[in-house]
Amino acid sequence: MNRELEQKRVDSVIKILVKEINRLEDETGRRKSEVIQTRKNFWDEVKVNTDTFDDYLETIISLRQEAQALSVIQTTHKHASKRLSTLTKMQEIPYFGRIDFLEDGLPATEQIYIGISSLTDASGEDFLIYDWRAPISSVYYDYQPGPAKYTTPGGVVEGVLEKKWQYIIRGGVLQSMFDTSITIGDEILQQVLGKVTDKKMHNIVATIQQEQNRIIRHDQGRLLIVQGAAGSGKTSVALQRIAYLLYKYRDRMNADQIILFSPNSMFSSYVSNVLPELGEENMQQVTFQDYLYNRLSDEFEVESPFEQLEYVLTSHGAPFYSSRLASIRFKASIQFFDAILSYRQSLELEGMQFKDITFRGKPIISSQQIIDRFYSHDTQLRFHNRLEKLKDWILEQVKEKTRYEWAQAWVQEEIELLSNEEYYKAQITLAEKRGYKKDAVADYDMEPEALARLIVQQKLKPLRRRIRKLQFINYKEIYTQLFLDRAKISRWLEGEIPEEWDAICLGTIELVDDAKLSYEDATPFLLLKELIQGFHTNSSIKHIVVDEAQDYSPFQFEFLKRLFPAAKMTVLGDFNQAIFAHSSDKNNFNLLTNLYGPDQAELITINKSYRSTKPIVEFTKRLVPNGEQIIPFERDGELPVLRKINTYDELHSSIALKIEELRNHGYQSIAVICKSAEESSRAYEALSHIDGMKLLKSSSFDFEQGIVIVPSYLSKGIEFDAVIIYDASENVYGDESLRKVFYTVCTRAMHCLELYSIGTPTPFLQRALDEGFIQV
Ligand SMILES: Nc1ncnc2c1ncn2[C@@H]1O[C@H](COP(=O)(O)OP(=O)(O)OP(=O)(O)O)[C@@H](O)[C@H]1O
Repeated sequence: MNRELEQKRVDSVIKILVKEINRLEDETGRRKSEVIQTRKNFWDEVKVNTDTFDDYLETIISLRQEAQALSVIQTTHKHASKRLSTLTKMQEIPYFGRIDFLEDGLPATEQIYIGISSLTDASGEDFLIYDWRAPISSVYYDYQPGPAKYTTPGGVVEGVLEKKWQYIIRGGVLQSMFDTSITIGDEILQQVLGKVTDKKMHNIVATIQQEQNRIIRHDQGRLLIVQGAAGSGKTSVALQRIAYLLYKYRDRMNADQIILFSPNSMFSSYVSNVLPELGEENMQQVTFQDYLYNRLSDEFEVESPFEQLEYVLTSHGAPFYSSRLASIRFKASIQFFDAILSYRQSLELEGMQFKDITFRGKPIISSQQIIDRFYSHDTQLRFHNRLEKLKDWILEQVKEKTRYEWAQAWVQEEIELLSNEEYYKAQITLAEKRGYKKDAVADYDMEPEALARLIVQQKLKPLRRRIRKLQFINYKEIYTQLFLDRAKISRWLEGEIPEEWDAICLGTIELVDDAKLSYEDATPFLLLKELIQGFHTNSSIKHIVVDEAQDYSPFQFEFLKRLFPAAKMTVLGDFNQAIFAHSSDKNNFNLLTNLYGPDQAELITINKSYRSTKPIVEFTKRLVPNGEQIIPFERDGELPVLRKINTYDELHSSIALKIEELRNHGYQSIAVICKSAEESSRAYEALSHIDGMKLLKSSSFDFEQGIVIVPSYLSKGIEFDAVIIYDASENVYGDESLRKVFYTVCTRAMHCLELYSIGTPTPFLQRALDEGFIQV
C-alpha cells in the first residue's frame, strides 16, 4: 500500500474533521449564549399569578414549558460539546486501524477505517471512519485475514477479511503502518507495552485483543465474571467495556448510571483518564469502604479494609489472632448472610430492641414499653408498616408526656437566659403564627405561656427528628444479639457453628459496645439495619463494574445485588491476588455464578499477561500453584534479580544505588514495595533522603508518579516501570497465607523487578530458583 496515498487520505479526513470542528464551535458558542439568555429571561417569560386556581395552573404550565425549553437547549449544548471534544481528539489520531472486508453477495471490497468515533462525508452516507464499537469494527479485533463474520441487530453478516492494517498516526501525521498479515506478532502492541509508564492509565482501543474484545462486547445475562491473570488487562477491558455500553445503549444509558467499584481512591485517580480519552464521560467511581463509611460513620468508628489487612499482616501470633481470622471468614460467608435474613424474619415475633426515649435526661418512654407496643401490633402487617405505626405512637406519647412541660421551672430559666436576638426571633415566630404581617411584629405582645410552649417545642425538635428517622431502634443491641450464645445462632444458621465461636462472640460484642465496627462487621451490620428500616436501594444504576473482585466477600456481593436491584454486573478479578483474609479458599468465582442464578452468569477466563516482560511473567507464574496457565506476551527483558543482604544498612544503601541506576536508565515510575504500612514507614525513614521519594498511604488520593514506597495492598491494580521488593526474606514472607500477597507485589513490575532479602529468602521463590527463572 502506498504510504503517500495513505497520508493524503489522512489529510483529507482531517480537513473534514476541521470543518466539522469549526461548525460545532460556532454551534456550541451559540447554544451557550442561548442557555445564558434563556436563564436570564426565565422569569420574564413566566407571569407568576396565583390569585385564582386557573391563574395558578397557568403559572405552573408556563413554568414547566420554560424549564423544558431550557433543558432541551442544555442537552443539545452538551451533545455538541461532547462531539466537539471527540473530534478534537480525532484531529490528532483520526483512526488507528483498517480492514478490507468483502461481504458475501456484494460485488466490491469495502475499506473500513476504525477510530474512536464515527465520521461521515458531507452527504452523511459514506463512513470515512467507523466507531471502534460499531458492529463491523469487531472484525478488526476478532479475525486475521480469512473468512470472518460479525453480528448486527439485523443478524449475522458473513464475508472475507482480505486485509488488516494497523496505523500509527500522531498529530495528524502517519508515522507508520503495518499489514498484520505480513508482520509477525503485534508490532504496535509491542511498542505500546515497551514504553515507560505514564502517571495515568491509557485506553487500549487500538490494540484490543480478541479474548478481551469478547469481554468488552459481552451482552447476555445479568452477570459477567472475568477471572484474569495479573496484567491480563482486566481493568483496561472494564473501562473499554463501559465505553462500549455507553455507545451501544446511548439512547438509554448515561455515564451517571454506571458505577465502578475501585479498590482505593488512588486507583480511581489512576484510571480516570481512560474514558475521557475515548470521548466519553467518566462513570461514577466509588470504593466499597467509602460507601460503608458514609452509611455508618455517624454511629461508629468504622475500620477500613486496609486497617484490617494491616492487622492480618502484622499481628501473627497475637492473642485472639486466630479467632479474629475465623470471625473474618465467617462474616464474609453466604451462610452468615442467610442467617441474618432468617434473624430479621424472626424479629417479626420477638427480639426487637429499642432505646429509651428521654427528654432532658428524664425517661419518657422506656424501651420495654416500646417493645410491648411493637409486638402488640398485628403481625400480619408488614414489618415496615409496624415500625411506622410505632413511630407515630411514640411521637404521640412524646406530645402527651410533654404537654405540661411549659410550666416547669427550667423553661422560665431558659427564657431568662435568652439573648435579645433569640428573644426577637421568638417574637417573630409567634407573631407570624398569630397572623401579624412582617412589618407589624413589634405590635405583638408576647404571651408568656406561648413563649414557654415555644421553648419546649424547640427543645423537643431534635428528639422528634430522631424519632422520625427511626433512630429509637437499638441496632447495636439487635446486632449483638446474634452473638449472645450458641443456642441463638444455631436457630438462624444453617450448617455448622464456626470454630472459635465463643471468642468471636466476645470480640464482636466488646467492639460494638465500644461504638467500633470492624471491617468484617460493617456490611453485616448495615445489611441488618437496612432489612429492618427498609432497604435504601438505588434503582437508577444500570450497570455496576467491580474491579479487583477477589477482594470482596460473597456476603458483600449479595449486598451489592440488593443495593442495586436494576443493575447488571461486570465483575473482574484474579484469585491469585486474593490477599484479604476473607477471601474464599476456593480459587475461583464459581460460587459467584449463583448470584443471579447460573443461567444469568457467564464466566470468562483470560490467561495472557501483557503488563510485564516475558522473563518477569515466567518468574511470577512460578510463584503460585496454578501459574502454568498464565501465558506471557512476547516482550524481551532481563530476568528478575534476587540480592541477598545481611544488614538493613546494606539493604538501604543497595536500594539507593539501584534506584539511581534505574533512574539513569530512564525509568520514570519506580516502586519500593513493602508488605505492610508498618514496614513501609520503616523503609521510608531510611530512604527518604532519596531525591523525590514519596510514601504512599491508604489516605493518599492522587496516584503519585515517580519514586514511591508503598505497602502491598495499595499497589493493587497499579503498575510501575521497575519494582523493588524491599525485603523478600522468609522472615517477612514466611507464612503460606502470604503467597498471594507476594505474587501480587511481584506482578506490579512492567520492565524490571529486583528482590532484596535480608537473610534466607522466602520459600515462595524455591521453584523459580530451581528452574532458573531468577538471577541470584
Ligand atoms: N490489548 C492491550 N493493548 C495494550 N495494552 C494492554 C492491552 N491489554 C493490557 N494492556 C496493558 O497491560 C497492563 C495491565 O493491564 P491492566 O492493569 O488492565 O491488567 P489487570 O488484569 O487489571 O492487572 P492486575 O490484575 O494485575 O491489576 C496495562 O499497562 C495495560 O495498558
